Amino acid sequence: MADAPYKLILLRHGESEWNAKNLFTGWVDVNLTGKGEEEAIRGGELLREAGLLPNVVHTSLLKRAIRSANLALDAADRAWIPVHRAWRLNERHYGALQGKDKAATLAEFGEEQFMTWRRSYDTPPPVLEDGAEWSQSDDPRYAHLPSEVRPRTECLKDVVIRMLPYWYDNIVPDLLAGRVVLVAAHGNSLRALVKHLDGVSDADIVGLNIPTGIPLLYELDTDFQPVNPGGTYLDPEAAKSAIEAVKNQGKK
Ligand SMILES: O=C(O)[C@@H](CO)OP(=O)(O)O
Repeated sequence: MADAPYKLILLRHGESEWNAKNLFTGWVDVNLTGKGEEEAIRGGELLREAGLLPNVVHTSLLKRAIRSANLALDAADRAWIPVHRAWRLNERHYGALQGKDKAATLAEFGEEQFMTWRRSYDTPPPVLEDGAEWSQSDDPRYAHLPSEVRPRTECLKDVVIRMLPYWYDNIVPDLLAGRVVLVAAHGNSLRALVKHLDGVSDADIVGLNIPTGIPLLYELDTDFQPVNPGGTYLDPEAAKSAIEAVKNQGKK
């Protein structure tokens, strides 16, 4: 196997209250469910069992990722490591779909439009106007962001564009310093990172889904190319069925 000096672990937060209710979430700051807390703890136990002990953690500004990181690190006895939080790791802003029921949206707009909004690479949902219900326009955690940088909707391409500066400026330096890095984030911000790491095409990323709470290990060579393309889920069996469940959301 090629030399792989860098270890990067991706962890999507555990099930959130709005995952359980089947609502589009995006930047709405919903909490974990009890099941989600258990998933995060299990994620930490998987890290410990695999001897993968992070030296630093990067999360978003959303509590479902922050709390998942804390629970997982507690379970791995690594609650003490440095943490960095960044809006650039936030979930994709879901625009005017935030707060809407996925099944009702599918029924109202049909499969093609629904999947275009959910998974197309470059078509964002309609804009969520400032001040609307579920808008983050008055949220103090984004007060430092100039208006033109603050998303009101995003497609995955927009997420790649806003996430990559954080990858190069903040995560890569930690890897270069020899740290095992945990990134605790979201379904779509992690899809953006996986797209970059694996060089997934715009067409193929449509079919890629990331399950909640199961650590995904990337071993990277000196050019930051994965020697295990696609990464390695620490619980591959659980990942398989959980990926199907994410894929089929809305269809019930
Ligand atoms: O609602 C959301 O923000 C995301 C993640 O839960 O959903 P989806 O998988 O439909 O992009």
